[in-house]
Amino acid sequence: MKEMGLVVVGAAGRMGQTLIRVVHQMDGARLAGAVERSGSPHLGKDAGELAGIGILNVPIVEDVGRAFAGADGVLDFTSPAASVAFAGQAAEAGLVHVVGTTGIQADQENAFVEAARRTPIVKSGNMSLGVNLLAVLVKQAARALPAADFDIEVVEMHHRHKVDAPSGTALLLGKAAAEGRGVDLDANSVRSRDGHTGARETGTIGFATLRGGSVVGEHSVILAGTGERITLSHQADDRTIFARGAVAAALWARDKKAGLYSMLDVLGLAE
Ligand SMILES: NC(=O)C1=CN([C@@H]2O[C@H](COP(=O)(O)OP(=O)(O)OC[C@H]3O[C@@H](n4cnc5c(N)ncnc54)[C@H](OP(=O)(O)O)[C@@H]3O)[C@@H](O)[C@H]2O)C=CC1
Ligand SMILES: O=C(O)C1=N[C@H](C(=O)O)C[C@H](O)C1
Repeated sequence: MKEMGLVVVGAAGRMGQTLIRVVHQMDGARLAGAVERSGSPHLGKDAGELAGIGILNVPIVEDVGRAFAGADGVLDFTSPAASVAFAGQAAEAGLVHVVGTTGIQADQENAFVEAARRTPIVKSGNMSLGVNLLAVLVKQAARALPAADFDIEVVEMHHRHKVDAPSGTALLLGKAAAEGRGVDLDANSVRSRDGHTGARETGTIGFATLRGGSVVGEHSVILAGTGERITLSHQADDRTIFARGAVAAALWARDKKAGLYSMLDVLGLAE
């Protein structure tokens, strides 16, 4: 099959540059375009040169229409507002849209549902194999351990530049725990604690957020009972794991019908 032409949007970002390197390395994919926002100091630069792999003759442009023309898919790790706009543009152009952006609010989700009527979208707060396997294990553990006896807390740490909290992964893991228990996460989560909070409410799923340094991403789900505690953890050492997952998702989605898919679908881990 012909190589899949992929456009990296947010090309100058931490994930954007990692994606450019990974697309260039992986079989079955080629870099078809690179987009940055209007006013970016990186416009006009060569995407490969910016990502440290030498000239690829792919300039970073702000004209989305020009970048999407002739491409097959879009890799999008940008911001919530940008991803909402890219969803409409990718659907219009009939491109597979892989969305890794986190911090997307409930009232923005419908844009992806609508766009997914027209094109395949793979959207996940974490594109790595390890975290998606962890989510399956968390769901199993939460299903097996009674909520009356085991308290669930999700702890995450990321680099000092991260702008959203809790992380998309923490929410994904919290959702897996809630599904295991058969409850709604939003109705049962405690997103922060401060001051005289009172004793822990049975059945809630708590979140704790740490930020600092260059940490790529660390997540633990703690199931704390009386006299024993289970901790399920994942540590990301390198952003390449997310980028490889995103490219694999695009290749997987290429021949799928329009719809909103997750990495669990891509990895064959969905129940
Ligand atoms: N799902 C997953 O596996 C992973 C998800 N993420 C998520 O990906 C997102 C990006 O993370 P990261 O790379 O660290 O962040 P960065 O801030 O380094 O990169 C984001 C890039 O997107 C650019 N951008 C913003 N708006 C637009 C726009 N309208 N058009 C084109 N480009 C735009 C930014 O430009 P500028 O700086 O000029 O605003 C920046 O270059 C975050 O939401 C993060 O949580 C990260 C890693 C893994
Ligand atoms: O912003 C990041 O860096 C990351 N964001 C994602 C998240 O919010 O979970 C995935 C990964 O942990 C890195």
